[in-house]
Amino acid sequence: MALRRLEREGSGAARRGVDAADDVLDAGLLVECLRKPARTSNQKVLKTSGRGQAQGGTLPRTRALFNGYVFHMPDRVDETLSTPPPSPDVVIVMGVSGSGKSTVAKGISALLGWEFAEGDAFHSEANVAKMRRGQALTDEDRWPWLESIGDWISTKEQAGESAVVTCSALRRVYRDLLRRGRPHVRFLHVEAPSEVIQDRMEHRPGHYMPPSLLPSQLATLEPLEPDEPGVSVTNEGTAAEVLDRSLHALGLRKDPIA
Ligand SMILES: Nc1ncnc2c1ncn2[C@@H]1O[C@H](COP(=O)(O)OP(=O)(O)O)[C@@H](O)[C@H]1O
Ligand SMILES: O=C(O)[C@H](O)[C@@H](O)[C@H](O)[C@H](O)COP(=O)(O)O
Repeated sequence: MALRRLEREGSGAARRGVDAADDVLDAGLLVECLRKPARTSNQKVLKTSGRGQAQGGTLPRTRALFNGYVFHMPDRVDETLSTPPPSPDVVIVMGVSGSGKSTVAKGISALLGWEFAEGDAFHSEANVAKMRRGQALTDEDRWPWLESIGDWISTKEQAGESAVVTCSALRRVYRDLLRRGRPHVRFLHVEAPSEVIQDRMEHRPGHYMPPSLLPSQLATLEPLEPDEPGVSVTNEGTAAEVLDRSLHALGLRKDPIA
């Protein structure tokens, strides 16, 4: 649906028929945001590259335009945030493969200037080869991967830098490992109906993860429990809408939804 909307708007991404997270994000944000004039300018932001590593740069209008846009959408957020965000703030964007983690995380990084890491990049070659073959990972496959992501988070916490990282973090024990000794970590669970995820995985170009692994991902998923720090959002609507919803759920965007 996002692409149909982009086609109407004549987006370059849609014209090329590209459905990569970057393109949906960039085009979706800009198309949506261009409908409302910017209120501010010259805000320093970071631009994410293809594999998601943050690169310094000034994109004065992206953040300003986003900030200036008022969305009209139902509020589907589980509002559990009662205290100000921690500082530094480390958000792990979790959820099954194809749920939209990377798209949301890159948006958070671009808008807030936080460093972004793609959890997939921490997998061993053996893990990637296994998933590519259509075999689900086991706990044993995942422990070293989770430790690597945890190490990356520790460097951010120790430097006092806020950051956002994707990691499916499907089970409670995985999340407990990620949080242990890392007091600034909290989770953003991105959820979507399985048929929506299936469709997006089938049309996502250039990714090793086969849609056939979605059922095992869903079977392994243990949603956030009440005593875990985090919020859940629904990945419905455009990438820009989901990003806006996520920022609100995390308490990172204070201005009201009109
Ligand atoms: N809100 C959205 N609308 C349309 N397509 C989306 C949306 N969010 C993500 N996508 C697309 O769905 C696919 C999966 O999203 P991605 O962010 O890669 O998920 P994950 O990181 O959880 O595997 C990608 O092709 C992405 O461009
Ligand atoms: O624990 C796992 O089984 C994997 O980490 C898996 O959850 C992850 O989702 C894949 O690496 C695919 O990557 P995407 O989540 O980016 O599709």
